[in-house]
Amino acid sequence: MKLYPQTGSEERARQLAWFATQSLIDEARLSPKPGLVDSRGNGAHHDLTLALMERSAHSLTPTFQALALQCWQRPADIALRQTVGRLGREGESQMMAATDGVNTHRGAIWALGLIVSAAAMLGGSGSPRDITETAAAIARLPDHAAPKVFSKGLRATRRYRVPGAREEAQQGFPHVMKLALPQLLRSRRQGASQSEAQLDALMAIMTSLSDTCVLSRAGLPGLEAMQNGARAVLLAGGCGGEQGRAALARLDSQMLALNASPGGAADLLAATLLLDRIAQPD
Ligand SMILES: CC(C)(COP(=O)(O)OP(=O)(O)OC[C@H]1O[C@@H](n2cnc3c(N)ncnc32)[C@H](O)[C@@H]1O)[C@@H](O)C(=O)NCCC(=O)NCCS
Ligand SMILES: Nc1ncnc2c1ncn2[C@@H]1O[C@H](COP(=O)(O)OP(=O)(O)OP(=O)(O)O)[C@@H](O)[C@H]1O
Repeated sequence: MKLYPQTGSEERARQLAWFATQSLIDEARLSPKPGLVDSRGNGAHHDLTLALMERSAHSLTPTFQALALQCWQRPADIALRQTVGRLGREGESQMMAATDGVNTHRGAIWALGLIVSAAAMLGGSGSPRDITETAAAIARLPDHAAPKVFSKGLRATRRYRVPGAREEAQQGFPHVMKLALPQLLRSRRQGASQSEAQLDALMAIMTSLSDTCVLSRAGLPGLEAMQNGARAVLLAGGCGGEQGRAALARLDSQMLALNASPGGAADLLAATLLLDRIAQPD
């Protein structure tokens, strides 16, 4: 069944897509992030640059818009799950074409794609809780058309018996809802600047995520260094203070020495920024 959104929904779909792209760009530019691409440089990555991340983010706007239009006021059912899966995979192809085959945003297409879809299902807005619960309902449905492909993430979740990107979404994005968003709001209330509050939110995610990017590149020692280092930054008062910034610099050096990059945490920060943006009044 094809649904034709009424006027107004098309405008909101365009806006949601723009919000998603902008959240990816904000995440990529935010600095200094440990191990990740930021406006200082490439972090632990040899094949990624900030310009590439930005090109990739822009290439995804049509995907986010198509997701919003197709999901507009529809319930979570198998038909919708298949549409979302197809559009997500088309988005991955567009990203690969824009980056000459470099994986810049695979995990982000998944997380932000589900959130844009869920916001559209709810008529274009909603509380972070309603949106993430709706996103989880789509993520839990089977996508029979999904090809069985090898992925580093899947291998890491099996080898270390930890949840990965799929499970994070199926559980309603607990690292966003229980850690990152509360930290973002708390740091803002305590007078941190916008980027300090966003860095604190990233740290909050990194204290507990089983990030399969880190596990694939640096194993359990890498994951432990990430979680302990992020905890140390927050315990030192967060990125708004001198001690917190010194702890952040130590964590950055450690991640670089281990060749570790918390790509999954970065995706979830972008998801946090998107939910924060959707929740703002127009
Ligand atoms: C579920 C996905 C992410 C694949 O996951 P998998 O772990 O098998 O693959 P892969 O290693 O390629 O990517 C995982 C990416 O997720 C991020 N990530 C890593 N760990 C985590 C974590 N614990 N939590 C959240 N994200 C994480 C990282 O960026 C990583 O690169 C996704 O690509 C997928 O299945 N897409 C199919 C299309 C679809 O259904 N789309 C619908 C929404 S648009
Ligand atoms: N600012 C960022 N810097 C680096 N990675 C990011 C950033 N933001 C998000 N990511 C995520 O991190 C992932 C990249 O991780 P990684 O490089 O480990 O993946 P890979 O290309 O599959 O593996 P490898 O580079 O080890 O061959 C991207 O899919 C993206 O979702």
